[in-house]
Amino acid sequence: MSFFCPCARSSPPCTGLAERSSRPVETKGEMRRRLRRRRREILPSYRRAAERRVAAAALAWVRRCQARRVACYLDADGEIPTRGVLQALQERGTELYLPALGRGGRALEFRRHRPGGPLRPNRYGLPEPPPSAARSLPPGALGAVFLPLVAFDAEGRRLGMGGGYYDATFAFLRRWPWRPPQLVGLAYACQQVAQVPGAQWWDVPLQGVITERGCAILSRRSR
Ligand SMILES: Nc1nc2c(c(=O)[nH]1)N(C=O)[C@@H](CNc1ccc(C(=O)N[C@@H](CCC(=O)O)C(=O)O)cc1)CN2
Ligand SMILES: Nc1ncnc2c1ncn2[C@@H]1O[C@H](COP(=O)(O)OP(=O)(O)OP(=O)(O)O)[C@@H](O)[C@H]1O
Repeated sequence: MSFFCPCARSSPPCTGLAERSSRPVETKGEMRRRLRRRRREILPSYRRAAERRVAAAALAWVRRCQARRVACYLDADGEIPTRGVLQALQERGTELYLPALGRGGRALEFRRHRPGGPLRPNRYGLPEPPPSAARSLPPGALGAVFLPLVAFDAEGRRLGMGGGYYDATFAFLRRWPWRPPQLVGLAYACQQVAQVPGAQWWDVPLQGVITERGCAILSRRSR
């Protein structure tokens, strides 16, 4: 796979490497817009190669932490494709769960997913298993969760789409960081930034981020 810039038209050109802090200070909103655009501009051939690499690394992660119940997400908006991850885990016999917006509040529900199982669009138009069709599991019963993200940094900080869903769902890990599940972001290498701006008390750090280049961050807990 080429290690040249995966972004077709990004300006300034994307090096695919973590940015240095020389970039002017951005707000969360500005960084979100810029990196969502960059994500969408990645070429299809690069996406396919990245999908295969990320699937292999995600499978290796799940084997290492021996998680039997794993949550992932269905990619949208230029996110790194997750079909390969879901297929690899399915073949291993892992119980798979997908996030769904709960009825009240921000906490996500994790509903059992099987290939070809029913999906309905949520309020953002993202497909999720309907409540009637799938068993859901409390977040603490999962062994590992693969999360979508817009940007990440080497400290394991994550910038998401801005709903605060994952931070609210895994708020208990701020108090008990050694408890399951392990939180692992999936992203393109070019989504790494020098620093995610605007750290907040509710942020829950990631143990790792898997990119097409390997593990970009790895906390002591997950080694
Ligand atoms: N694929 C995927 N699934 C996911 C997430 C995600 O980031 N990616 N989420 C991660 O938490 C949750 C959904 N969170 C989301 C938060 C904001 C928007 C969004 O598109 N907001 C619009 C404007 C809002 C609106 O239409 O009302 C936008 O930013 O333009 C989408 C999903 C659960 N499922
Ligand atoms: N544990 C929490 N308790 C209360 N509010 C929270 C909590 N976590 C997040 N929020 C709220 O969610 C909002 C969005 O948070 P943030 O900008 O960090 O989202 P995000 O992590 O980018 O989004 P997502 O996880 O959905 O991808 C914040 O303004 C905050 O009010």
